[in-house]
Amino acid sequence: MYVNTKDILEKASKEYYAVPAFNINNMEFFHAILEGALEKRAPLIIETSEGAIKYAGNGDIFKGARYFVELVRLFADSVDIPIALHLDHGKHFEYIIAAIKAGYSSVMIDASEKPFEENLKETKEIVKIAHAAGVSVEAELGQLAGVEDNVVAAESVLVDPEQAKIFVEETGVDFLAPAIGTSHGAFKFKGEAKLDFERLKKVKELTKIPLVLHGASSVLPEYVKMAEEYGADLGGAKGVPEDQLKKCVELGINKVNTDTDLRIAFIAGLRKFLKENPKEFDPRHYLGAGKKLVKEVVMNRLEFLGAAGKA
Ligand SMILES: O=C(COP(=O)(O)O)N(O)CCCOP(=O)(O)O
Ligand SMILES: [Zn+2]
Repeated sequence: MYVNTKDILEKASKEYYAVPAFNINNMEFFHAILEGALEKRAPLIIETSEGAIKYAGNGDIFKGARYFVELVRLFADSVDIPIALHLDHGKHFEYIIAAIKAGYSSVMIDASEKPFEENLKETKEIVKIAHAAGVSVEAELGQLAGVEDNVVAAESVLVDPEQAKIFVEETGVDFLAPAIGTSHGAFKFKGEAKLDFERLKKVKELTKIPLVLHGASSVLPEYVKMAEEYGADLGGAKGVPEDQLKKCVELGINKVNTDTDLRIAFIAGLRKFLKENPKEFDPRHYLGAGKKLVKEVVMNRLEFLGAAGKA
């Protein structure tokens, strides 16, 4: 059933587990993720960035938002696991409003690159509009570094827990993404991975709301190796070690944004299939090979974060 993201996250926050939020840009990733969540009997958060909406709508924002709502609801309304659709990194007013109007369960207003007062003001405005439409809201404090299509930031700025308390109280935001040292994409750390657990612990204590970890992919070595075996160049790829991810969940992270791990799994499956099946040109077959590995990663992550069986 199609639900509000807040319902999924409040349960996770109470019981100290986390629900992965899987990014999609097309139908194949959605099907792979849905199959994995159904097999694991887990709640499901599907999210799309502004880049994904532009891609799906072929440049038309509202068509792109409607495409994802129709695709997700078509299946969500006929299965018995809770499924939410979330706008990831809403940086532009027109995408946020289009997502609310199209029927998204929740939206992220990402004004984290702006000064605190401006971020607070913009978030407060979006919360007012979104809540009036029954849509929950995520915001970000501090900044992640790293590069993904449209989500680029020069370097990370860690969250100030005292500011987080004021921010949550003043804006009424439903869930918060504190920057604690992760970054988007496959190349998260030059040296050792280090996340600021103390800071995370304080944010949870002071805000008491569900928290979100962006840039949370682990960049799983077995899939990186497979992709490289069949021609990918992913030298230096490094993600969030799974023991550190586990610690983040213990300290109160409840939504774990996962995009890069799915992308690497897909390209590994696709590259392997194309190499081994030179005569094949049916997209349902070669895209199906990518889908299969995405589903594998989805099921493992749902199990690992404690969301399996929580539907
Ligand atoms: O936090 C994450 C993903 O983190 P990951 O890279 O560690 O999977 N996200 O919000 C996904 C951002 C995707 O943006 P775009 O579609 O513009 O490339
Ligand atoms: Zn993110």
